[in-house]
Amino acid sequence: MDGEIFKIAIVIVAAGRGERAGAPGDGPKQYRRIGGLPVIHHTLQKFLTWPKSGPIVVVIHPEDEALYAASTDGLGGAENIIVTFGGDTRQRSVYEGLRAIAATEATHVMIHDAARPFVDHALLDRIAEGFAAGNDGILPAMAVTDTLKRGGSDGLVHETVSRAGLYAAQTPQSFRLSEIRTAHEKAAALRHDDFTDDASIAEWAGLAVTIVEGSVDNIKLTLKRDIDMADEKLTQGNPAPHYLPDVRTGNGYDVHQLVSGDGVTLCGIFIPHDQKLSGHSDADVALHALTDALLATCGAGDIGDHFPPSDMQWKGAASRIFLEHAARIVREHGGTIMNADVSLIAEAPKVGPHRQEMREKLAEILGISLDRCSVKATTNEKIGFVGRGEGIAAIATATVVFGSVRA
Ligand SMILES: Nc1ccn([C@@H]2O[C@H](COP(=O)(O)OP(=O)(O)OP(=O)(O)O)[C@@H](O)[C@H]2O)c(=O)n1
Ligand SMILES: C[C@](O)(CO)[C@H](O)COP(=O)(O)O
Repeated sequence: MDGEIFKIAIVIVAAGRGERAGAPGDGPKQYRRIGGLPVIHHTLQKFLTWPKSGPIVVVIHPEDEALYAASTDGLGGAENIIVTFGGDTRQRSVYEGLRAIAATEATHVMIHDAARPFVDHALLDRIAEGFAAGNDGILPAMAVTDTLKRGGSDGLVHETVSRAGLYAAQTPQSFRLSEIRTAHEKAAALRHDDFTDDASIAEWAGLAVTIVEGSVDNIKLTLKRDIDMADEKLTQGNPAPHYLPDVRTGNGYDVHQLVSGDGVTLCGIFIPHDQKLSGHSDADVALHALTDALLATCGAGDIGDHFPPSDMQWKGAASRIFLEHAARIVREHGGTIMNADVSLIAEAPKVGPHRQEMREKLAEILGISLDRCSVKATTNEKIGFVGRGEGIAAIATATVVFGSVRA
């Protein structure tokens, strides 16, 4: 590279959905907390503190803006990061990241997975040395150490594959910017969109890619157990935690009047009855109370603030819309819904036969497991307006974990 002054841009792709790690229920893995901080916070910190980092672009999903903002809270230098939106594959997200750095003076680029928070400066230095030595394409990788087998759909081992010359690819995969951008543009133009990493696009485009030794710690958090292990690794040997779990509880209450009709909707389940609940929407008191409980966990107001009764578009609306909205707000604030509990207070109809179906409906709407959803019912012992059959009331409690807070 003969004295060339090079400037290394960083593209961090963080627009994936993390399905293999349990999303949507647990949220995208790059925003899950390890050692008390979001995965992406750790990843960004590594690059923000690396002296040779040039402009940094983070590629996020359009739905994750609030999650991203919360994750960079307190991260020095984060205000200089360029944020752009990704696509529905990693390849498209990288392409968007490369477009976003086009306007900078970068000569080279490191493309890194947000989901690899254990990247270290020694590895970044090895890559920078590779650039200085004149290599335009560099892949950090680890030689495969396990014996490899090819299995068949019959569940049997068919053969042992030689591991000689085989490597497990890591990131940041690093290139001369103009070359990898041209390769990505060519692949996009030809709709060749099934590359799982950038080195394979470079190979396909005929670029030379040199292997440098990766780092054994630089694993990609792919499955839920990877995230649990990463958290363990960061908190181990630290029995007096620096962080306390940020567990928040919200409650909600609602009541609707019973008038003559043909049935009531409770927890999203229609129960035939000689009365109906009167209200602007479908008057599902249970989902309304639970919506308020969820909103309360992140100080996001109440159902009336988000869905004013004066707004005609909510007339007759299915109340699951309100609950889905509240769950989305909670997740945008970085919350994970741990538990939803509803108590219905009604003289009639009988709720017991429908409780299981109601729990299943809550689990489905909230995207959490059934054992985290509870529905209970009681009469009001014929006392008061509920006891006289004039209305149905619901009380709900939601528990949400927002990671942890500094002790
Ligand atoms: N459309 C996509 C897909 C992935 N990524 C990012 O690419 C990295 C590696 O991808 P992977 O581990 O496959 O992440 P996900 O696609 O989120 O995971 P899954 O396939 O389990 O849904 C992650 O940092 C991820 O956020 C991205 O920016 N845009
Ligand atoms: C880019 C990568 O992390 C290198 O190992 C990997 O190719 C991502 O691919 P995945 O199949 O989505 O895990």
